[in-house]
Amino acid sequence: MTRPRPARLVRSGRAARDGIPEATVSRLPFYLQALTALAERGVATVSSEELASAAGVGSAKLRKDLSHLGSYGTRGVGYEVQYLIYQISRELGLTQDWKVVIVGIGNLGHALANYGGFTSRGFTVAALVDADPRVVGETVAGLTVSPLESLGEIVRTHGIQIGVVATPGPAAQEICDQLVQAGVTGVLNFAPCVLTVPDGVMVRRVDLATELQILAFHEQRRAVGRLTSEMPTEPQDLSGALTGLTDPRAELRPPPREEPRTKAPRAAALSEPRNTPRTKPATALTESRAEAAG
Ligand SMILES: NC(=O)c1ccc[n+]([C@@H]2O[C@H](COP(=O)([O-])OP(=O)(O)OC[C@H]3O[C@@H](n4cnc5c(N)ncnc54)[C@H](O)[C@@H]3O)[C@@H](O)[C@H]2O)c1
Repeated sequence: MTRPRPARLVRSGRAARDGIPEATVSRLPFYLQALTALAERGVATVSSEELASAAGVGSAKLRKDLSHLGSYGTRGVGYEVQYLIYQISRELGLTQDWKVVIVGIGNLGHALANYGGFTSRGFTVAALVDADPRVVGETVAGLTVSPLESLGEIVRTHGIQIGVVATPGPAAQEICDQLVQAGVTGVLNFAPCVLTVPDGVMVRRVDLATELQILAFHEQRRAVGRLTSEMPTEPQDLSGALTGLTDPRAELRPPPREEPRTKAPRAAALSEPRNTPRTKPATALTESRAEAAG
């Protein structure tokens, strides 16, 4: 029997209606996580400074974010932990249970299906789907993996709102289309590709490699900062201090252009340093920019 569909995932929450900035929405889960940890320790009230520090943001930003929820705390007391948990949960739509289907039950799909943290945060993994007949029928986290052909029916039968794409990249768009056609309004994409969806459907992409690249960027800037702050203040010839092996950026400079060569002897070509560095990061960066633009 087909169950009535619950509320749509996107553009129906109070956040969208009340015009809460996306950046604020993206920080709410961190506040919620910090508040939940405080509640588990029996903490009843928390100051904006404490909460901001636990969530890893500045206290002014936290106060501004929470003001969008109509939550201002009490002077000298702070915020009531349980009430703020309720307010943020309501804002994020977590006071209702969201049903999730994971498509692609390989390494990642197994890990996601077995992760207990979804349920405790209001997300129920209702179904697992894979195209490989060797995987179909397997029991993972108490669920039997269903064949791809039944994806639409599964979404409709369980009233699933969120689809998690954990297939290889080339299959991801087709899976996404099927999910949307069946009525899914939120897609969490782990595949290394950009997905196109119609209006009213939201895609979030998770890419650990991109996160690592951003960390690398900041790490590199810190290293350059350390280097420059360690420089002597006396005027002297600094040429070369930021170049060569001492400069972390040196690793990332394009290799010197090679003069056009006439046929090089094979032995000499083999002894040259390999000209490999830039290709991969450049591709990944382009990809993440395309995502940001989209
Ligand atoms: N975003 C991240 O940080 C991150 C991290 C790890 C992996 N990944 C990506 O997640 C995806 C899965 O990685 P993995 O290591 O689990 O791969 P995997 O090969 O172990 O699993 C992929 C699964 O998808 C299934 N599949 C293939 N085509 C399908 C289709 N059309 N419909 C349904 N199922 C299909 C396969 O049968 C297999 O079970 C890859 O795209 C990978 O690049 C992303």
